[in-house]
Amino acid sequence: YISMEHPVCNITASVMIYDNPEKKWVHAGNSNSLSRVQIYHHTQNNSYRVVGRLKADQTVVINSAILKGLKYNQATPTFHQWRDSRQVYGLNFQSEEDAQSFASAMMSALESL
Ligand SMILES: CC[C@@H]1C=C[C@H]2CCN(C(=O)[C@@H]3CC[C@H]4C=C[C@]5(CCCN5C(=O)[C@H](Cc5ccccc5Cl)NC(C)=O)C(=O)N43)[C@@H]2C(=O)N1CC(=O)O
Repeated sequence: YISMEHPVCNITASVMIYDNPEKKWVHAGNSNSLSRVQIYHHTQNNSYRVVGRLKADQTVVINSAILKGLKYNQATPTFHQWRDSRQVYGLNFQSEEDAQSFASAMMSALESL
């Protein structure tokens, strides 16, 4: 099987979702544990998405298309966030280097859309 999607980055982070009614951040997958967060590039249709899986059990906790014009907000050196049509996502990185590495992959994905 030739997968059409290839990871363009692979970072550890805690994935958060903003609970709008409660006005607070909650851990995606209701698990305060770390995830492997990847940006996948679908080469055939030049699309990208963010996929995150809990390291503990591979549960998918984020699967969000990166659409042209997405505003990626680097709220702090280790907490970045963005919106899609349904949710607001936050990534709590373990270091500024990890955050920057993810951000540059995100920015180049956005530039190529
Ligand atoms: C994991 C805990 C977390 C860690 C870090 C800090 C960093 C700041 N921060 C926040 O939640 C900030 C404070 C104000 C609040 C108000 C609203 C929020 C929440 C929903 C989105 N949002 C926007 O401001 C969005 C951003 C955006 C701009 C541009 C493009 C996309 C987006 Cl998403 N603005 C629009 C216009 O959408 C928000 O991020 N907020 C986090 C935070 O305090 N904590 C600690 C805790 O919560 O205990």
